[in-house]
Amino acid sequence: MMDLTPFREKIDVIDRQLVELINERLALAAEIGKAKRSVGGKIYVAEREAEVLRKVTSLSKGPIKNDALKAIYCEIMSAAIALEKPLQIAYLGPESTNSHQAAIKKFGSSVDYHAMTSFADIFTAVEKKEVDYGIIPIENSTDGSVRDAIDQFVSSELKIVAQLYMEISYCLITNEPLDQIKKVYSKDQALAQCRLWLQRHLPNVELCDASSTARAVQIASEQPGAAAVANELASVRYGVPILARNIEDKANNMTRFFVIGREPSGAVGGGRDMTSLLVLLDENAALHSGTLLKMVEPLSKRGINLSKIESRPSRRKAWDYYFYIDTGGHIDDPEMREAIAEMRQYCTMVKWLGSYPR
Ligand SMILES: O=C(O)C(=O)C[C@]1(C(=O)O)C=C[C@@H](O)C=C1
Repeated sequence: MMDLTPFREKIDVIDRQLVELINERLALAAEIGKAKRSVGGKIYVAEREAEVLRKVTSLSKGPIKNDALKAIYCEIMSAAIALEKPLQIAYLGPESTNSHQAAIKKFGSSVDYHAMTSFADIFTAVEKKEVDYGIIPIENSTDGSVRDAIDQFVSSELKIVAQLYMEISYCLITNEPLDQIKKVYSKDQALAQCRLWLQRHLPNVELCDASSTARAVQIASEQPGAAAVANELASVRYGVPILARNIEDKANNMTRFFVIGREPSGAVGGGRDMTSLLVLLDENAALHSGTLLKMVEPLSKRGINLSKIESRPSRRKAWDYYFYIDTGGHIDDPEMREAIAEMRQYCTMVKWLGSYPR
């Protein structure tokens, strides 16, 4: 083999420079932190982080992949945040759930994480300032919306401040051989995303709801004949072996998560923002033809892109709905403000849930 020493010597020189530069960068962030603390400014600034990630990926000519570069920068910014203030993040626990993984992907390993038992508890913890931010799954590319999570916005004034997409891959985790499995536990969403695999390989087992994928692995570790559908992190965390990997029905099984907080995010600009709304029509309005069109026309006639619309029972009375809407743009854009003002003429309520980097 050729002599690797000259290459390694050069790498050592570069590493010394990298470490110096990272610490120099962190020292600047610490100064920013001091300035923010003196005026009570936001420590986590989603729009600035989006801008930093966009800049560094556009500067890079490879060979590093953009996702890898972004992951490195998330960790650097996580360390910067930790110098500014120890940030507290709530997620749907227990440890090792997909939400936990998503939280770590977004905020890195230098902040503090708190496992909560329900979406309502996450919202309450942020509202009561027990934590700074919460992270909640909002929709999955195979299974659709996480309705319990969307419903929380009806009675909350918290804002969506950021979003992230994470690929979700599931494993069958159990101490048993396949033919000894009687029950498979998981969160309903995870079972739904693996329905075909389960039907094919375990047609006669009982599918049982668990409060989270990680809780399902705990059950599988204790109960004879039980298996869990969960991620690899949970198998390692609870020491239960993986019997099969990648059992989700569709490859590229992505979940979209929201970061929720008390203060809204500023605009990134350049068409790189999104805005989410919750719209309640007049009672009975949904029964009149043209009402739905009127609701979205103020957006479409201003060229505001509508990427998602979902109806949910309003719980005011039977067959009455509210609509969850995702649009392009930021609340500070004049067209968005005008569109919302116009929508309010036709709708009982148009609630702004937040504007955040795309
Ligand atoms: O620019 C800021 O406001 C910072 O605090 C610095 C910094 C960074 O490291 O680049 C860190 C945390 C924020 O979420 C955004 C950016």
